[in-house]
Amino acid sequence: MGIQISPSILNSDFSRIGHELERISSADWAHVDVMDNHFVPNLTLGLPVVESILKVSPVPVDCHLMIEDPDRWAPAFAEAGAKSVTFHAEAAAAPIRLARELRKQDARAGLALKPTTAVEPYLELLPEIDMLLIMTVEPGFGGQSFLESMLPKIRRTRQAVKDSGLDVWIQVDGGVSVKTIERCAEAGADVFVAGSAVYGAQDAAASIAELRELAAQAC
Ligand SMILES: O=C(CO)[C@@H](O)[C@H](O)COP(=O)(O)O
Repeated sequence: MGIQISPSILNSDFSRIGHELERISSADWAHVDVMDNHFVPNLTLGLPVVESILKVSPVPVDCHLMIEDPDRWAPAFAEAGAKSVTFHAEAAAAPIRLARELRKQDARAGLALKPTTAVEPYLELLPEIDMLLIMTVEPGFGGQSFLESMLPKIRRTRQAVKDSGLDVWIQVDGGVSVKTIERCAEAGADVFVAGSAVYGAQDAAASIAELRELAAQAC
C-alpha cells in the first residue's frame, strides 16, 4: 500500500468538524482519538460523535481507542462504519477474539502499544491483525515530543513483519512532523499519524503532501 498519512483530528476545531475534515481530504485516513479518562488521563469523544464524523468525512476513518474494556466497545465503532479500529494491547482481555470480530465487521484490526510495552509478546498475533500501532509519545495528548527511543522498536517490528510475509501495516503516532517522519519511515513505519503538524499548518494539504514526500524518500 505504501506510505499513508492519517492526520489526527484531536487538535482540530470541533465546532466546525466538517470543515476541518475537508482540510485533510488529500490524506489517506482521518485519525480519531477516543479517550475515556481511565486508560489515559484525558477525555475526548465517544461513539455518537464518531458516527457524526463518519457521515461527513471525505476519507475513511481510523479510530484509535484509548479506552478500557475495548472488548466491549470496539466492535460498535466498526459496525458504525470505521474502516480501521485500533485497540490497546494493554487494555484488551481477549485481543485475538476482538481482532476477529473487527475483521468480521469489515474493519481493519489494529493493535496499539504504549511506549513502555514491548512488542515481542505480541508478534505471534501478526496473522490476526492488519496494523500495529507503535505509540511514539505517551498516549493522551497531542503536541508532545517524539520519543526517539521508539525507533529500535519500529525497526524490530518491521523485521518481524517482513519475516512473517504478512501485509501488516506499522503505524506511528505522536510527535510525527517534518522533523521526525523520515526517521520513522527509515525505521519501517508506513502509516503516519500527525496531529499538530497538519492542523497547526496554514495549508493542511501542503503539510500532508510534504510529510508524504519526506516519508517516501526515506523508506
Ligand atoms: O493519540 C494521540 C495522543 O495520544 C495522537 O494521535 C495525537 O493526537 C497526535 O498529535 P501530535 O503528537 O501529532 O500533535
